[in-house]
Amino acid sequence: MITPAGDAAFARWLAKAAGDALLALRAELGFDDALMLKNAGDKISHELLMGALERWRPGDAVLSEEGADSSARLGADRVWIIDPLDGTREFSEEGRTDWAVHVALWRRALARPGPGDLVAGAVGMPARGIILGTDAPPAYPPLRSSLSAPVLGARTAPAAVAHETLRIACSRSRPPAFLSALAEELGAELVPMGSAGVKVSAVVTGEVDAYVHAGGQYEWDSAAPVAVARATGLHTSRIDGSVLDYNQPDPTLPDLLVCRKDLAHRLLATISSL
Ligand SMILES: Nc1ncnc2c1ncn2[C@@H]1O[C@H](COP(=O)(O)O)[C@@H](OP(=O)(O)O)[C@H]1O
Ligand SMILES: [Mg+2]
Repeated sequence: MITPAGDAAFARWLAKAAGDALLALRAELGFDDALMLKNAGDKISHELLMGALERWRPGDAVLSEEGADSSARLGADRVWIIDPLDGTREFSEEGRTDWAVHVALWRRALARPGPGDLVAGAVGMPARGIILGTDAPPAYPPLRSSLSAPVLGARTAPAAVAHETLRIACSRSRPPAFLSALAEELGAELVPMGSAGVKVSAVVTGEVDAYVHAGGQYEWDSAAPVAVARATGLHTSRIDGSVLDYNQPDPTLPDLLVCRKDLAHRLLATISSL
């Protein structure tokens, strides 16, 4: 077996391999027993990714949703942050394609002591046949200028565009309590969908303008999607505007905002005003 040499291409390769295994599992088990399918999906994807990382990146640490956490990662220079199956619930529902495989790499800053950061990532959406990765960053989503904050002193009205209403992706099952108020304040439409990776990908492709989450999540839920969003040039932050930090002692990372850069100020200001 030949694997790509570079980390970003390797992340894509891992997401593809795990995604293929998950599709085969869905075909084999069917959807009659959702709990069994979810558990089996988490397990086979985690084991496949762990096996490949142990074999091809033996010196690296791993933080996985499905594995025991180890403090060794806090002293490591390279940590893979993986969510073997994000949107587990949707994976177990027949016909749904909003679930994903997340593979990200965090690396310590070369100049010690310095913070580390995400340096590679891939978000596979196997049921859609799509993998977004930092090895080939997607193009920046199309600007919808009438949605941007007005430019002071602008002489001309923004050009007319197809979609006038701001579209915000949110969790299907656990949307943050303040989202309805946010949508009302902005005159925005909420677009529920499964998986953090799928929601960030929807911002990347321009299907929605933003993804807002709060109330709970972990580093593995957002690491790979955020790596891809950053490589594309999008805004990524906590909902108070602060930086999303990864490979922290406590892997809880309960909220995030991913959106086009021209919308970030308006969204952050509105969230903080609620
Ligand atoms: N309030 C919360 N607390 C903990 N995790 C949450 C959460 N809301 C969403 N998540 C996690 O974020 C991921 C995306 O959620 P959603 O599809 O609802 O937007 C899911 O990951 P998993 O499917 O890997 O468990 C889900 O468990
Ligand atoms: Mg997840």
